[in-house]
Amino acid sequence: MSQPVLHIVGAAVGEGASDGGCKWGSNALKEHGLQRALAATGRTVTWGETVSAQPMLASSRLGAIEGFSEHLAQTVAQVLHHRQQPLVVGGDHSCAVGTWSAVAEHLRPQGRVGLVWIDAHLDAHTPDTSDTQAPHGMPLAALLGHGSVGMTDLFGWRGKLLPSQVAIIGARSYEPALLNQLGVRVMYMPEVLERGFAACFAEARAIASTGTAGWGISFDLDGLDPRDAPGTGTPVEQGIRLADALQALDGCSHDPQFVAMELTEYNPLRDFGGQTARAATALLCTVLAPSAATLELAA
Ligand SMILES: NC(=[NH2+])NCCC[C@H](N)C(=O)O
Repeated sequence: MSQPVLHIVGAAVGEGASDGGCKWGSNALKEHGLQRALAATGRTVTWGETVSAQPMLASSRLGAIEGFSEHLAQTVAQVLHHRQQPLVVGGDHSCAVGTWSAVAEHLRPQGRVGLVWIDAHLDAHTPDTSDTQAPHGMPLAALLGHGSVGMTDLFGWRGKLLPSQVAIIGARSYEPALLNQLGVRVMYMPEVLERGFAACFAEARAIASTGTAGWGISFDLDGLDPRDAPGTGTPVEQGIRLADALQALDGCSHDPQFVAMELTEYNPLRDFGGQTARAATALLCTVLAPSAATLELAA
């Protein structure tokens, strides 16, 4: 069966982070040729709206992210409504609230969405626990139902993700309190180094796809080692190697239950020579390339 049209939504948001450079990430990846590279794999790819955060229309940073989340969620909901597969390209990681709230709302009549969250950070702060008050440190908490109402209650309900259907890989800079309390499976970097990324990803995928109506990946580029991806908003040493990620993620979207993909925290202002843009493009092509069967049919 052929795969759906892949529809890219740019998430031009950097206001969620202390360094706002990720606001320019989606446009930089567009200029770098992301759509062309994805189309070259054989997918039909369209690039629709780029949703921008509007700090001038908000009275606070959190307010700007709440307004942005609402706008992004409506945009992603439309993509799903048209039976296309959304690829959200950030943007700082606060965009996850809009992306996965829309996916959860869309799947709600059939069941839940499960999520593999690849990241150096846990992004599970609430305004009550965050030292930085940076909303990009809060999206996972919000999706699990904790935090500011403007982030937790999109579409009028909260708890877009269930703790037992989320797994995090690559964490190495963290605040474990909330996720420990909720029982979310976190594979910290020492475990990834010991077992290998492929084994960790297989476990995470099983967590996200078992008993759910669909699953997806939220890939924060800072989950990668800065030697492979230096151009990110908040880099942390000793991460996942790009080659390991490429190998393990190959072809995940062939699974009919794979519903959406998100790539975040690309900061072109720190990406001298485009190394990180190439890494991001390779990752997305690897995950989203059509199945061998589709290629054969097209030949
Ligand atoms: N998605 C990210 N890069 N998050 C970084 C969060 C950094 C830090 N834990 C904070 O809350 O401010």
